[in-house]
Amino acid sequence: MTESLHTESLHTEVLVIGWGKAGKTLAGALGRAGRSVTLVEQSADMIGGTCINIGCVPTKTLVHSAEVRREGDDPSAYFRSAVERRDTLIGKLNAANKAMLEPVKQVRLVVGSVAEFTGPRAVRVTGGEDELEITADTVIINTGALPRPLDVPGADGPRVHDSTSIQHVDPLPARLAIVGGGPIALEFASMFAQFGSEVTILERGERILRGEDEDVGDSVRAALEDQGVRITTGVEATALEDDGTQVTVQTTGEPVVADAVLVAVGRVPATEGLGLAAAGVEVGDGGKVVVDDLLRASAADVWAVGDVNGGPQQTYVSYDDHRIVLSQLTGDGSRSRADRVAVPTTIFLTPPLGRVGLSESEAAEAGRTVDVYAKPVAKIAVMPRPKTLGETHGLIKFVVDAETDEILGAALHTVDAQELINLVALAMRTGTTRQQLLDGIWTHPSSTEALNEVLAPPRD
Ligand SMILES: Cc1cc2nc3c(=O)[nH]c(=O)nc-3n(C[C@H](O)[C@H](O)[C@H](O)COP(=O)(O)OP(=O)(O)OC[C@H]3O[C@@H](n4cnc5c(N)ncnc54)[C@H](O)[C@@H]3O)c2cc1C
Ligand SMILES: NC(=O)c1ccc[n+]([C@@H]2O[C@H](COP(=O)([O-])OP(=O)(O)OC[C@H]3O[C@@H](n4cnc5c(N)ncnc54)[C@H](O)[C@@H]3O)[C@@H](O)[C@H]2O)c1
Repeated sequence: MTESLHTESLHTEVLVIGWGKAGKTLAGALGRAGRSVTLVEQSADMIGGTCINIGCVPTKTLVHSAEVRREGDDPSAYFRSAVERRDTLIGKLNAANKAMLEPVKQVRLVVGSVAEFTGPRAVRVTGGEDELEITADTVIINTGALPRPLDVPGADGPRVHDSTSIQHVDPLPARLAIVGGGPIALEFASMFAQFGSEVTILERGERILRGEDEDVGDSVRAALEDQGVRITTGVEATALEDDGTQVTVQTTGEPVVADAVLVAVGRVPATEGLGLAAAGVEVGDGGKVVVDDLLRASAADVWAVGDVNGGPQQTYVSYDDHRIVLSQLTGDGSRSRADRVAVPTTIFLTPPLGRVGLSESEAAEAGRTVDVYAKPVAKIAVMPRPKTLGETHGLIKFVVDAETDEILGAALHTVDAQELINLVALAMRTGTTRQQLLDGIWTHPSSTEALNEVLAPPRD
């Protein structure tokens, strides 16, 4: 049921703050198990959380639209129709998320409010004039993360966006400057370049994708540059000056003039204003709720799940967080984040970059003796799939334990990487060797076939 805030106080067995991936999954599971659950979400627009409303799903919908744009399509009109398509899908997913929990009678939904702790396991929820005091036996904090603001003059200007507002920028900016060079910056850069914007990335580090091997970063850089993206590294934005028609990004290097600016310099755990001190919950670096490997906060019977506990900031990590807490609340408590092995990631560029395990440089730093197997996608003869799609940028790279022949890590910058990386992660978890992947029988034409060639020992 959806609760309006007329009630003045209530007690619930489980209070979930934030409708994120872990929180909603826990609310449903615990409600179905017979616990009384109250789920508080501050905004009706965010029912279902970041991923479906403003994060993964809307951005990947836009990425797809950008990828299939035809040469002759008018960029502005096409972008508007892509945004409409995005909004239609997201509206449906938002409604579906609400509908998913509404039939669970044990779950009380409180929407349109902001929750703040008033004491241990006690919160005050305010929505307009109304107030609701909630006490709980168990509290699960799942408030997510928010864009890190850029601390320079002019950052609140009318042409300056974060990853949420840029999805509705109107009109399509002819020139887009992006401050940052992480996953969000690169995904929007690739997307907007394909929508027809002239994109400039301004990254303060010496390289984009700072954690990756140089050859992997270079592969991504080359693909972006072929899309027309200008990448400037080693520069910091110092001011954003709006003259009423355009914005100039002053930097420690050359200034960049643009019609819109996207700030993508990280996301910080959403704990400000939660009053966690009143709850005895310790907050650590960058505002994250400090948790142990069972995701327990410093106060008794309080857990923190998802981005708010410091991440990694991935929807599926938040989903796995829910399993860890559920196993303590309804099971044998045996799950722990310390047991996670080979958790893959994908940055949805064109083509995407899938990553798992150690990079070559991390393996070297760890003193591992490794063999490296790598090949540019365009040169992998047994894998025609990229050619059939007309997208042959990229590099496939594996780091292999020289003694055991086990896969220690992989970087797949290629079409279908978002799928193939999961197979590699499973191989790592199960101890499948390089030789076994090399000898595998894979469908044709598929991206998996690359394993038949890239993992072969070099010919003399
Ligand atoms: C642009 C973008 C693209 C992304 N792409 C991907 C991707 O492709 N793949 C991927 O795995 N991850 C991606 N991510 C990251 C992913 O979205 C997050 O890691 C994930 O959604 C985090 O979920 P969560 O469970 O921490 O909570 P969230 O889904 O963030 O939910 C938190 C909820 O709490 C609510 N809330 C906050 N404070 C309060 C309060 N005081 N009272 C009540 N409610 C409150 C918020 O409104 C929100 O609905 C992306 C993120 C962004 C921004
Ligand atoms: N596909 C995915 O899985 C996906 C997609 C998007 C976001 N995410 C998640 O969201 C999180 C946040 O992403 P993000 O890209 O915003 O953050 P990030 O922290 O990963 O990258 C931020 C980048 O901005 C640079 N930077 C910081 N301050 C700067 C400044 N003043 N000037 C210029 N550059 C500056 C940093 O050097 C860094 O390269 C990621 O960690 C990721 O987990 C995941």
